[in-house]
Amino acid sequence: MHLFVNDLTVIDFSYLDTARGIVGESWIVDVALIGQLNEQNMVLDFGVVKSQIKRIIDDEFDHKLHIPEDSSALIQKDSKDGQLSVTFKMDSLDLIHMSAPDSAYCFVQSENISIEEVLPLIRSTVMRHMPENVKDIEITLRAENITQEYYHYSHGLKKHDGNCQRIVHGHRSKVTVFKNGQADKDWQSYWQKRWQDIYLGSEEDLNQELSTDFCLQNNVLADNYYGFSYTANQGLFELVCPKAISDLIDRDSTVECLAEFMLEVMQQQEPEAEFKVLAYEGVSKGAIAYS
Ligand SMILES: Nc1nc2c(c(=O)[nH]1)N=C([C@H](O)[C@H](O)COP(=O)(O)OP(=O)(O)OP(=O)(O)O)CN2
Repeated sequence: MHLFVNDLTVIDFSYLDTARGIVGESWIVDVALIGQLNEQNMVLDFGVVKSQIKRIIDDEFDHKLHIPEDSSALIQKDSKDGQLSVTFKMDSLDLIHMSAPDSAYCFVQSENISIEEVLPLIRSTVMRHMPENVKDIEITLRAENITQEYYHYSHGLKKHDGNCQRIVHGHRSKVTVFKNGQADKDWQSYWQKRWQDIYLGSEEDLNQELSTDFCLQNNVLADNYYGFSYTANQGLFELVCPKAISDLIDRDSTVECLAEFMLEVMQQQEPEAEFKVLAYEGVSKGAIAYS
């Protein structure tokens, strides 16, 4: 017997890629359980599937930075007292450095991060928690089918009391702009290009000492890097990343703030026009700002 639950959850996360740098991604998760009926005449109560399996996936994979552990680009990994730091070298030779509590990472034994590489790890992690009558589990990961402009961004929300405080987690997000009541492809393309594989850092979190020290130690040009740091209730989060893959904004990066930021940028360029922007944060949720 197969039991299925589609759209069980969305994994919103980021991963390191030698060509793209820090990639924000959102994968929709469908599951199917294969097994015999239990004493309730169920393979597994839908309630348990939706809470327990979702929780396992959320705990182990969601809102984390996924790192391809077998990649030669991972040039440093050190752990001390629950704080882990990594340095990753991009094809461009630019470096990405993060230091954060252990829980902010997911290490995958592969040379790169893709659905094909992460899927077996999710499957085996969930399977370990299944009751005996569940003999197998099929998991499908899929990106949302988007037929318009979208971007991949990564960020951290230091004021969030949950996992969104992690300094590098991200989303693959649609963007819709209306100018004077009409969908405006030009502005949508502008945002798609500007925020393709971008780290959105807040000016308030800039830490120049962090980037200067890191750049000195690694013999790279400090002018080319931003350092961001903050302490939230899970601990200390630090990121040094190339300016070339970052966009600095003058506010937090909640989706409400991003929608307002986009509106202000467009309004400055075209003060006479009326704008409405629908900024998504991952799949099926977001914020709308309008003039
Ligand atoms: N009003 C807002 N709420 C939240 C924002 C935001 O910008 N505005 N942002 C976040 C986080 O960035 C987070 O990444 C969003 O995560 P989400 O997937 O919604 O959170 P959960 O994992 O808790 O939800 P699931 O249904 O389990 O996926 C949070 N809130």
